Amino acid sequence: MATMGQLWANTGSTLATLMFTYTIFRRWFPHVGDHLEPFFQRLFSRFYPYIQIKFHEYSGEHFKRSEVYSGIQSYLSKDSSLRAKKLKANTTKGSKSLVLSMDDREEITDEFESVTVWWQSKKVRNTRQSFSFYPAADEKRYYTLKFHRRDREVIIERYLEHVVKEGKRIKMKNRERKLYSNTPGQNHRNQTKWSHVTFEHPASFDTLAMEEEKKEEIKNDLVKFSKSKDYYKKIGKAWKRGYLLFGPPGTGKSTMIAAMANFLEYDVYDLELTTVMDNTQLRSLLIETSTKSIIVIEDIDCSLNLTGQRKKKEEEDDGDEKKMMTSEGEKKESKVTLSGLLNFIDGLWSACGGERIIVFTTNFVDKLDPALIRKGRMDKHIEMSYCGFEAFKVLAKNYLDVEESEIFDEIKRLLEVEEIKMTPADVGENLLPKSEGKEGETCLKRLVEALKEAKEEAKKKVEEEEKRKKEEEEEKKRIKEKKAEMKGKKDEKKKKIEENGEEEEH
Ligand SMILES: Nc1ncnc2c1ncn2[C@@H]1O[C@H](COP(=O)(O)OP(=O)(O)OP(=O)(O)O)[C@@H](O)[C@H]1O
Ligand SMILES: [Mg+2]
Repeated sequence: MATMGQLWANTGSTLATLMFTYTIFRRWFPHVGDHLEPFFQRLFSRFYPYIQIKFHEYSGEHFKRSEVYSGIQSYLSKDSSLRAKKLKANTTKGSKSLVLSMDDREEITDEFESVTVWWQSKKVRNTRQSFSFYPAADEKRYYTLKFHRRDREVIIERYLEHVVKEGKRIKMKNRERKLYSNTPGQNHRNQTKWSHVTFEHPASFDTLAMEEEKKEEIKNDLVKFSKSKDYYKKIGKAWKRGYLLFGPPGTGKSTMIAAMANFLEYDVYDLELTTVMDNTQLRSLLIETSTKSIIVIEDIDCSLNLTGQRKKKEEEDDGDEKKMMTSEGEKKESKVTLSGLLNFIDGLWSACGGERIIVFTTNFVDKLDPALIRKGRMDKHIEMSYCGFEAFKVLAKNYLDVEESEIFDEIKRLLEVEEIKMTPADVGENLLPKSEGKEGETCLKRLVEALKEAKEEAKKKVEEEEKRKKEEEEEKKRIKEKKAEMKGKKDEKKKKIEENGEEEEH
């Protein structure tokens, strides 16, 4: 493919002659020159039919790096690393890997819809003397894009959009993902703020112990959501999706969230509602969240009085749960309300762009207010349950690298026929080799023992429960009898008093 340099070589001499003639002509016939300018322009463009667009690194007043420039840089990085001869390697803030870009004055070609374009990276020295905090401020960098004028339409209407979009996608993919959590601030109002660390949870759908079918369903749902920007726009809905994960402790709700974030390459915002003072603070926190993120509210039932009327009584009992810790260690009541949260999910939420997933987790789904979890708010309800045989097989493969064993039959029987309930967390704990080089069989046998013990314990619990219920019923019966006895005595006394009264009257 011809480079821009080669094309120049071909047309260079013709252009030089043209320019020379034009300059001489203008000098000798300045008046005629004005009239002939358009003609020369046309002639010039006949020999040089290329259009050039410049994209500066810094544009505007605030020394803000142009997003288009960095988008182009990311876009070109994938081709540059393969095609350019001179490359620059940078570590960009927030990027998980080295960013390779073409060096100054390098040129690469790109093709789009059978159209060829030429990209060049250039820099010019800043001649103006000015004070700057930036070490490289005396240099201005820019990209130039050249293309044939007959391709103007394709480039302006589609190619540039494609470059920016693709560049953003590559940048997103390369970026270091973050786990944000809200902590009480140090200012007088104790406004809670997001702080972040790098998100490096190793969980994935492959390591998640769950039935394959269920996993596939969730994965499909997530993929469909992430690709539905246009669809959500078409139906006039905010591009967000709510997930409710419920199940006993240790069944993998938090692990599932990490797997979802890794799968979609989203950031995670772990929202601790008890440190949020009121609905206004909640709103500003949520508005600050970025696109392509999962906002998590764990144990929603404990976080707030979100369970509506039905929780009135418990609320009085465990009011402490809703108290928030301020930076001075003093306890204050969090005023975030169910309606505040619902309003945000429904209304304001829609105003702050798209591609956000909100996840609630709870151990007690029955306790939640139906308004909170109705479809449209929490679109998908996922039950995380005790370990089944299929889930066990995933854990055995992860923890022990064992895919088949005679002991599997026994474990299958215990889990499926005997219906022993053990969480994946406990199964994992039993499968974990306790010392270096311990064989898988030993760990599997330990699990069998643990399952049998769990069965005994469950049996004991049932018996104890039955005993407790029986005692409770007997106690109730005793109280009832006693009440009846007392009432009988009272009635008798009353009767006697009445009889005595009557006698006195006579
Ligand atoms: N389904 C699962 N697949 C793989 N590992 C699991 C699964 N469930 C639990 N685990 C393991 O058990 C540990 C605890 O799980 P996790 O924190 O996800 O449970 P949880 O349901 O969020 O519990 P809680 O209700 O107490 O928050 C994890 O570190 C993980 O290793
Ligand atoms: Mg959890």
